[in-house]
Parts: sequence; structure tokens; C-alpha cells
Amino acid sequence: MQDDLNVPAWLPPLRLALQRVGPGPLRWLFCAFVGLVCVAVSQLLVSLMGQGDRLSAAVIAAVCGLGLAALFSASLLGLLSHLDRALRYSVRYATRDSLTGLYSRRHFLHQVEREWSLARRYETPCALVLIDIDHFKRINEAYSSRCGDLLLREVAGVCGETLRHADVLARYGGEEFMLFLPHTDPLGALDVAERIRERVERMGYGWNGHSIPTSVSIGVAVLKLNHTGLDDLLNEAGEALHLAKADGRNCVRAGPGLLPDSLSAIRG
Ligand SMILES: Nc1nc2c(ncn2[C@@H]2O[C@H](COP(=O)(O)OP(=O)(O)OP(=O)(O)O)[C@@H](O)[C@H]2O)c(=O)[nH]1
Repeated sequence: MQDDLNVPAWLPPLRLALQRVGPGPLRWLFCAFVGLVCVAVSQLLVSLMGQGDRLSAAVIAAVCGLGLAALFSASLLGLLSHLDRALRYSVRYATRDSLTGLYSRRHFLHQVEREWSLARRYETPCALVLIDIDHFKRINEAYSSRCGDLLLREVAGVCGETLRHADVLARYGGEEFMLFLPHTDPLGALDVAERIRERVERMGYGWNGHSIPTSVSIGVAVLKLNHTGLDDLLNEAGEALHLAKADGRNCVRAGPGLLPDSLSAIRG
């Protein structure tokens, strides 16, 4: 899913143009401009005082005018380029988690609230998948929090590996990831969750020569007719995750009423 960048369409071509000119030529342009202004002012003064050659003074003044226009354009491009970069930077930091590069919780909720309303209005299926790394505290304590940080990045990468364009993945909390799947029925959502669980189990994370067995517990919930807000879906995903933890971790559990009992527990 794309960021809401809100960058005007004319900014990128301008930025490209400025990048082509580059900072070095811009500096030379500025020096040339200052030189031209000096010459122009002196020639205009000479011309106004009725001395010297009026034609050459006018030509020099015109050249200076062009130089001024060129410099003004270049400065404007520079300024726009800076603004564009600053805008992209601030959008990225407002919407992304700095460690994993995934969406932040706030941005996720903002995006998903809209998607959830659409799904409810048009009665299309959608699902929430809550993913939590097992025994993460132990890993932090045994191998350092740097090791934990890198593990978070790895798991984020695995979670994002097979997503569709419309799916929304976020770092939801410390060692928790949340995945919203629009247009996805319960079996589809359970399938995605199980694939993520398997991939994490197989990813083979290592730290300083130690192999660290890694697993995730996953709770899955889907939109139901009796849901009145996104919170209902979030709560059900949370409940399913608790079930997965209580059932020994490294497994996927479905939220209440999502599937018949015989199907609601998938063990990895
Ligand atoms: N390295 C690192 N650790 C974090 C980060 N955010 C939260 N944590 C740690 O994650 C740990 C989460 O611990 P718990 O909530 O007990 O979960 P757990 O140890 O995974 O236990 P279960 O979920 O029950 O399997 C805490 O020790 C937090 O300090 C982070 O950004 N980096």
C-alpha cells in the first residue's frame, strides 16, 4: 500500500532537473552571475551618465538579466528540491517505524480504519492477523537487545515477503506485528498466517555464531456482521493471539466464531 505523500506532481521533474545541474555548476553559475551584475551595474551607470557606448551597455544589461533569471530559476529549483526532500523525510518518519521500516501503529490504524469502513459498507471480507515473536524477552536477555533488534527486522522482512499490494503490514508494538488483509476470507487469512509462521520457523536466525530458534504465535480475526468498529476486530485478533500463546506458542489460532471448532486451530 502506498504512503500518502501528497507531493505535487510538478515537484519530482523539478527535482530531477536540479539533480542534473548538480551543486558544482550551481556555484559557478552564482559566481558568473555576481560578475555579470557588477559589469551590468557599472555599464548602466556609465550609460545613465551619458558616457560610453549605450548599445554595449544595453546588451550587457540584457545578458545580466538573463543571468539573473537563470540564477533565480536555479535557486528556486534548489529550494523546491529541499522542500520536497524534507516533505518525504517527514512523511516517512510520521508513518514508518524506524527500526523495521514497516508502518507505525498510528499510521496502520489510520489506513485500516478507512479500509475497514469500506469492507463493512460493501460487505467484502477482510481479516486481521496479529503476529507476536515467542519468548522475545529471553532472546533479548540472553543475547543483547541489539540481537533482538535485528531479529525484529528479520521477522518484519519475513512477514512482508508474500504480501499483496493492498495488504497493510505494521509494527504494532514491541515485538508485535499487525497485518490487515482486505478482500480475504477466513481460510485465506489462516493460510497467510500459517505461511508466515512456517517461514519464521525456518528462517534460521543466528547471532555471534549461535543459532537462535525463532517462532511466532499468530491470532487471526475476520470482519463479522455484529462488529460495530475496528476495535471489535482488533480485540478478536488479540483474543486469538492469547489462545495461541496459551496453546504452547508457534501456532496460529482463529478468533471466536471464525471457523467451526475442528478447523479453528492450526498447529505448525
Ligand atoms: N530489542 C528490542 N526489544 C524490545 C523492543 N520493544 C520491546 N522489546 C522487548 O520485548 C520484550 C517483550 O517481552 P514479553 O512481552 O514478555 O514477551 P515475550 O518474552 O516474547 O513472551 P511471549 O510473548 O509470552 O512469548 C520486552 O522485554 C521488551 O523490552 C525493541 O524495539 N527492541
